[in-house]
Amino acid sequence: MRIAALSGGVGGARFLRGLLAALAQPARTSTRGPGAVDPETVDPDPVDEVVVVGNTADDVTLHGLRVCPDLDSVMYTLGGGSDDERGWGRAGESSAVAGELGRYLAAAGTPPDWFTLGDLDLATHVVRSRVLADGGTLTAATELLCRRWSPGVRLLPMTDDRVETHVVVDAADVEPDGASVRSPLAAGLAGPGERALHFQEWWVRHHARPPARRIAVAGAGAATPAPGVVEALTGADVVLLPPSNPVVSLGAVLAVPGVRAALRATAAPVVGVSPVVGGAPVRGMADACLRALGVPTTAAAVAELYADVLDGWLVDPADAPAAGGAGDGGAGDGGAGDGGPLVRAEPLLMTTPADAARIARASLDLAERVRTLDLRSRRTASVPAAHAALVA
Ligand SMILES: O=c1nc2n(C[C@H](O)[C@H](O)[C@H](O)CO)c3cc(O)ccc3cc-2c(=O)[nH]1
Repeated sequence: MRIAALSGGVGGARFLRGLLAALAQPARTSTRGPGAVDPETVDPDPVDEVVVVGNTADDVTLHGLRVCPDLDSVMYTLGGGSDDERGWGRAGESSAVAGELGRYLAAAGTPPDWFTLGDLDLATHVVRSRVLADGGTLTAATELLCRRWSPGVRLLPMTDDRVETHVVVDAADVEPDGASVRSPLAAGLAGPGERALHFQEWWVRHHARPPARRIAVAGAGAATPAPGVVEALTGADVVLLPPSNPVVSLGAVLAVPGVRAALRATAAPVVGVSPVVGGAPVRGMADACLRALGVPTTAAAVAELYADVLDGWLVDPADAPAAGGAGDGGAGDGGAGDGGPLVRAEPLLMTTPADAARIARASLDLAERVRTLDLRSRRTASVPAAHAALVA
C-alpha cells in the first residue's frame, strides 16, 4: 500500500508520527493474548511507502538563509529531534548565535528580535541555503537533510519554485520598520491603504492580530509541483489530509495548480481530519485565517474548502451533528446529509502520541470504507471559491 499525505507544520507532523506508529502496529489484536501475533491477523496489505508533500509557502529568507518551518517540523518530529513542548525547532536548542546576531543588528538599528533561529536549527538552514546557492533544488536540499534524520517517510516540498504566503492588512494597523521581512513576492499584492506582510511577520511577530483583508499565496499560480509530487498523489492507494491549517498550510499546498489537479485526478480515496474541534482550531490561529476568507470556523465549512478533492472527513463527536456530508450508518458515524464526503466521528484532540496513532488509524479505516463505496461523484466539479482566491 502506498500512502501519500499533504502536511503543514506541527499539527501535520504529529498526525504523521501517529500514522507511522499506527502502521508499525499489527492491525488487529491476537487471540493468543497481548503482544502475540497470529499469522492471520497480520495486515495483509503492508505499507510500501509514505510520501509527505510539505507546505513551503511559510518559508522565509532571514539573514540570507532559507528557512522552511513546515518541512523542518515534519523532519524533526519524525526524526525524533523536535522540541515538542514549544511546537517548533530542535529539542535541546540554544540561541548563542541569535544573541550575537541581535547585538550586531541592533547596532545597525534593525533588531530581528521577533524570529529566533536556534544554534542547532541554524545548521539546517545553512546546509539548505548552501545547496540552493550552488544551484540545487529545494527537493535536493530536503533529501540531503532527511538523510541525517531518517524520518521514515519520503518528504517532498510541494514545489521547487519560490512561493510565499503574504497577508494583506490595513496599512493603518501596522507601522513598517527595519525589522520587517522584505520579499520580492510581495510586489503588487497591496492596494492603496494596504500593506502586504510576509506570513511569518503577521503570524509570529504580530500574532495574527491585524485583521487580514486577504491572504495571497504569492507565486503559487506559476509554480509547478516538485518532482515526484504528482506521481505520489496519483499513484497512491490512500491520500490523507492531516489536521493542518486549511488556509495557510493545506490551502497553500493546494494553491499549486498541479497539486490540486493531481488530487482531483487520483483514484485513491482522499480522507481529511478536521483541524476544528467544537468550533475552535485545535492549535494555532487558523480562525484568523478562515475569517480572512469569509469562512466560519466549523468542521463543515473547512470540509467545503476541500469539496473538489475530499471523499472522507473525520470530525470530532462535538462537531458530528453539524458536519454535513454523508453518513454510512457505521459506529461513530456523524454525517447525515446526501452530498459531500463520508463523515465519521472520532475524538480528535491530539494530546498524546497514542491519540495521534488512534486518529491516524481511524483515518485509514475511513479510507477503507470510502474505497468500498463509490463516493467520488460526491466531489464538486470546481475548486471552491475561497481556496481559489488564495492563488496569486
Ligand atoms: O513563534 C515563533 N515561531 C517560530 N517558528 C515557528 C513557525 O514559523 C510557525 O509557527 C509556523 O510557520 C506556522 O506553521 C520557527 C520555525 C522554524 O522552523 C524556525 C524558527 C522559528 C522561530 C519562531 C519564533 O521565533 N517564534
